[in-house]
Amino acid sequence: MREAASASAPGKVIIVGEHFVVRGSMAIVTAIGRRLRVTVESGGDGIVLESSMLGRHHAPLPGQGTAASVSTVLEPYMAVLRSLAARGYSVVPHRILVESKIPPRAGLGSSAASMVAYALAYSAMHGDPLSEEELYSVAMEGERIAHSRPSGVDVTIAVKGGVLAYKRGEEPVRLEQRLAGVTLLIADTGIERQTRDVVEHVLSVAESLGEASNHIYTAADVISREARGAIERGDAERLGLLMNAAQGLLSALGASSLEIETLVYRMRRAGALGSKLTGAGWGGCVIGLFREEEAESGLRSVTGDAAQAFTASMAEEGAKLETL
Ligand SMILES: Nc1ncnc2c1ncn2[C@@H]1O[C@H](COP(=O)(O)OP(=O)(O)OP(=O)(O)O)[C@@H](O)[C@H]1O
Ligand SMILES: C[C@@](O)(CCO)CC(=O)[O-]
Ligand SMILES: [Mg+2]
Repeated sequence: MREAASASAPGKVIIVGEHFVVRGSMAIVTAIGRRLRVTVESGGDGIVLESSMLGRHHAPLPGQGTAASVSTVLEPYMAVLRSLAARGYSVVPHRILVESKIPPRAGLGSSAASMVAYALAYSAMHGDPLSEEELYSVAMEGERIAHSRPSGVDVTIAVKGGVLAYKRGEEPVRLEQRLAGVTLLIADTGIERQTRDVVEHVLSVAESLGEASNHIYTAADVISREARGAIERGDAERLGLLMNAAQGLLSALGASSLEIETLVYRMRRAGALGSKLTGAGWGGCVIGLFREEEAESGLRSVTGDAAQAFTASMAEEGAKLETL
């Protein structure tokens, strides 16, 4: 076993399909050029997590202390560790060092990226890095703690990277990204929320709507299928129109908020081809698809309302081992 190992995974933006993907509709998702890196070092007392964004957390090794002594931040990591132990990886005292460029609780997949990077680094420290399929299964154990009924889209994109058409329970399809002369703008409302809370709310609204929600989910699936075609044809105008329609459906199911709608309309007024929330909603991030020549005005349009705003590259590579 090595003293330490390091791995990273990308954040993500769901272009269309969030929430609907939980109940089997298609989602279109891209990895973005913001990464989270985990370095695992053997030794020490129990498990110590040190995160530049979430602080320092300690827990005894699984089975050595009381369950009550595990913080909510460490819980997903313990679930991943139990899954690794079940696959024959020995559980040893270790430190988990997390450096991240992905704002947490913001819809950019920080939970999935951290679970994937941790599982890959820990397995590599034992000299036997997980395969893509194993990495997905192990990281999902942590995602099940962070989300409620996770569809798997966040973990899949963190593992595989690129731009994917994703449907629960099916092999994801890697898309050729032919959009040219456009930029993805991301604006963070600065309002943190737990994905699991929003997922449960949206599912309850859908249930309350009854038959109407069936049509909403069907429309969402059609939008995702058409968005896939638009990306593969490089039709940015069509993609923007579909993003706007998707935002309306998400709002109908209770995923939006005043802060989100403010950023959505600021972007549209600044020339966005399309704008919508990304991830769970209720806060978190809003994305806008801009022609490159209008991206600057887009950035300016949200400065007063966003906690932070930045452009992001698409089709970033997936999880990978890093040199120490
Ligand atoms: N920067 C980080 N450092 C350490 N652990 C992290 C970090 N970001 C996420 N995690 C792990 O993932 C868990 C869930 O993170 P977070 O609350 O951001 O997920 P989320 O609600 O699914 O939001 P998101 O849409 O960003 O995935 C955290 O409790 C922690 O265990
Ligand atoms: C809201 C959701 O669709 C995406 C969260 O990034 C939840 C999930 O698919 O697990
Ligand atoms: Mg998450």
